[in-house]
Amino acid sequence: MRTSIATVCISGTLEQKMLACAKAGFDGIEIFEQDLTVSPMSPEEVRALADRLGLTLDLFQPFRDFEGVDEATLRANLARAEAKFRLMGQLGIDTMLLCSNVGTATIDDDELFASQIRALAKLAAEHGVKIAYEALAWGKFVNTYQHSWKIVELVDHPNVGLCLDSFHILSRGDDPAGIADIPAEKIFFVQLADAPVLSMDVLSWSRHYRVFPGEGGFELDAFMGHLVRSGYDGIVSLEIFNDVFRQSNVERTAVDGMRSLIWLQDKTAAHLGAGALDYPLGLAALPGAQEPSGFDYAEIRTEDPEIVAGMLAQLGFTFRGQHRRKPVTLWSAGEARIIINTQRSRGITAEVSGFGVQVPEAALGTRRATALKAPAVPRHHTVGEAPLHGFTAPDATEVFFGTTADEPAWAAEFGDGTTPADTGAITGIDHVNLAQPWQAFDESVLFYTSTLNLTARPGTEVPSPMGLVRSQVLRTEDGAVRLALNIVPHGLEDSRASAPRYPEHIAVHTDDIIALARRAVAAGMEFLAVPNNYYEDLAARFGLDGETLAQLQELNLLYDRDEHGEFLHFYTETVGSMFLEVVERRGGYDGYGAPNAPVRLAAQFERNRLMTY
Ligand SMILES: O=C(O)c1ccc(O)c(O)c1
Ligand SMILES: [Mg+2]
Repeated sequence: MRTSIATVCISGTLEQKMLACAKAGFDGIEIFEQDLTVSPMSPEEVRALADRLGLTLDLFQPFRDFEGVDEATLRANLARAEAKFRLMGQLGIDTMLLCSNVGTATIDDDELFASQIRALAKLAAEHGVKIAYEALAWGKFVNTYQHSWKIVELVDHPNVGLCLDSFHILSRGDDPAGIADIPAEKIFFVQLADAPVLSMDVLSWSRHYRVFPGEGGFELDAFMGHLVRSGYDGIVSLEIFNDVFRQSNVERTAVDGMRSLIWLQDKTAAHLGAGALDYPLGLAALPGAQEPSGFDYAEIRTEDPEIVAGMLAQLGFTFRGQHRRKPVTLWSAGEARIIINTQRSRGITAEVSGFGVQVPEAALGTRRATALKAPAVPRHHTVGEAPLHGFTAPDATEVFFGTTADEPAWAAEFGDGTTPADTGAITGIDHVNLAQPWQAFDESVLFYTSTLNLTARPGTEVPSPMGLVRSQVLRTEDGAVRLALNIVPHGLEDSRASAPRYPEHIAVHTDDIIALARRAVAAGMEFLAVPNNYYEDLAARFGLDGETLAQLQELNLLYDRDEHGEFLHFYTETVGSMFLEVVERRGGYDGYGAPNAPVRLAAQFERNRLMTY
């Protein structure tokens, strides 16, 4: 599949954008006119640079407010178009995007729209230009792809076809199934955008909140499926208007975009099933997706291993010993394995530095991640040691694939290699919670879902003293692997040594949190203190009996309940930027105690003074 991206998606000058798109691996770009207008490069220089970079210039856009106008306006519009056709000749671009009229149209008449666009087509043909007509979702008279297709049929000119933009179609809730029936040769261009599901006016939604495929709530694999079935074999481009992307690192955003198209091709192939790769579009499939069966381990990096070790011991973890060769130790409890790593830890009090997931074939997991442009983590292993397969996520977390097993092979490299009797309290790792800088949140959602084959659940927002914390869970269907991403509010994202990193945590589950909490307290552990007001509210909301309530309060336990079951949990104190959570899920409770998150964030804020304005 030939890939392209509109220059409007990313930050920087036109030259920086072109360099970044080429480096990320796009075949071509759409020139957004504004980017050219403000550029010191002449059209010929842009063309030469594109040639040098191996980029095709696929589309010139947008040309606005053309059809449905009176005679005098039409003449002016044709003159305006001709100037752009000449410019396109200098650039060497053969396709222009025509947006349906949103402003100047005064006459609602399909025949008139068609005859005026036919006049444009004749002029375009003289300049060797093709027109791709796009229905903007807020077009004055033409605002659905079905309507724009009707106009294109009426125009009936070889130089006029459609531009299909997933945002305009899906934002309105239109059924994209009809795309499969449009003759492929009349689809001149395809633009893709995803978006979070929001209820707001469609123009503001489009101009500010578009995201790359896989980062929002649209079913783009189904959309692509219809396109594939039409027989389309042209360019598939990204057109994302997003306030954050336009102020983020240009190269990184370009890679994020490229990853989204790699991922979407694979998703579409899976959606279509057998024969998907034989269609003319030429979808590229990735090395096989594997459902992780559980966490292999979680890793804490620290220059002060004693503090972390103390916490683990208080929670009932067993010390399994030091690695034969590396300054790392292994602690385990049930299926939960935590590695304390002191390598490269200078200046790091404690942080969640990585985790592993188990898949049937670890090497295949890495191959897929590499194809998704995840940078590999170099890890030496010597004879007799298990090979390690890993990559670094955009947030610098190191992620490794292990092979599905009760006890991973690498665990034998610690201590005397034996598996001690289990204390029985903790059963496994429940979830890992990672903080994401505000400008990298969408990128991380796509990165982790695509590389680990997780599903993104709808996001939530949690109020905290530092701001509204956006949160999203990525997980396997069965919940064996759950990753929670929390956005780091503005002002906290920088990692200056003097500023604490925003806290991240590892949550483990148990079948008896009351007993575990009592033992931990007896062992000297202090939990994050929960205010009295919380328990008053709990009593009011759930009608808990006095004894249960007193027990929760005594142990600083948090509580939630829904139609499926109950959830009890507590948090340790924060060390550096890391803390631990213990959870007990009763019945079919499948959430994370979201109503309690503001209590936790406020308590940590009180305790740690994360930020002072
Ligand atoms: O928001 C706009 O005006 C606009 C312009 C060009 C496009 O291709 C589009 O989808 C939207
Ligand atoms: Mg568009």
